[in-house]
Amino acid sequence: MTQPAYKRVLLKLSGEALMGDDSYGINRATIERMVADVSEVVKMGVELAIVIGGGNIFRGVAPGAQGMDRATADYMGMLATVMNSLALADAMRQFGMVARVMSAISIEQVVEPYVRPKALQYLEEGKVVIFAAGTGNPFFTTDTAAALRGSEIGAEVVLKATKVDGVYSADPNKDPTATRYASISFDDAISQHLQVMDATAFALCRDQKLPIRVFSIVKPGALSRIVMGEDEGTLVHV
Ligand SMILES: Nc1ncnc2c1ncn2[C@@H]1O[C@H](COP(=O)(O)OP(=O)(O)O)[C@@H](O)[C@H]1O
Ligand SMILES: O=c1ccn([C@@H]2O[C@H](COP(=O)(O)OP(=O)(O)O)[C@@H](O)[C@H]2O)c(=O)[nH]1
Repeated sequence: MTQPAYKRVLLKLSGEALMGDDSYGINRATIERMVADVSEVVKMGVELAIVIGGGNIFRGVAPGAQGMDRATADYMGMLATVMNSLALADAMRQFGMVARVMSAISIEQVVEPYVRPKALQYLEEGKVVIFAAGTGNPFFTTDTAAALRGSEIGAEVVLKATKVDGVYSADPNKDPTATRYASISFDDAISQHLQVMDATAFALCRDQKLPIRVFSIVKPGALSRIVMGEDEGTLVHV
């Protein structure tokens, strides 16, 4: 049997994609499909950590947060990621997987705090680690949390599962003539202001030489194919 291309990966799941076709919240069928995809990868023996977004529940820069103090709105966004993390961990439990949620902000009655050595231990034990509450700081995003935690745990790649199937020359939802890159350098992605990920996340991954692969969350089997080393989505590299 062919071996997976990676030993340890950091998967960033879009909060917004968890909505499926609903207008907000968590769509049951969508989360179950995600868990099934994730379980395939875990069965291959790949150590998997997950950062999940919160845009399906609350986004600090959304119209609903207008007029609010930005930092307060961002803390609400971080709490939204905690809810998504708990939902994901529970869906994994129902699927027979073992997951641990670790939060960047302390709410110890709800989830355990993020402690790096403990996270590494869980990964070595084959448990899925879900990092909740982003970076724990306002003015950041869960993409940056993925870059940060990915660097901290020594992941070989950050896999960004999102609504689009890769990085395009312009936002494909706004510009139908946009074309998809098979690969692009961090410097080009940053200088062209490609909005698929924020510049902070790109810059951190660039400095740490941590590649990112952007791929579609709705495409069946995409995650497994990537982990097996196949070409899927867009590779952002140094
Ligand atoms: N150059 C681009 N290539 C691909 N997607 C882009 C680009 N520019 C903007 N986007 C938009 O970025 C979105 C993904 O970013 P974001 O909404 O932050 O995702 P997530 O919720 O997965 O973190 C896509 O749905 C797409 O509309
Ligand atoms: O380190 C972080 C991560 C997230 N957030 C807040 O949490 C929201 C939800 O995260 P994000 O927008 O990254 O989620 P996604 O796009 O994946 O749904 C953001 O809008 C921010 O308001 C934050 O303040 N700091």
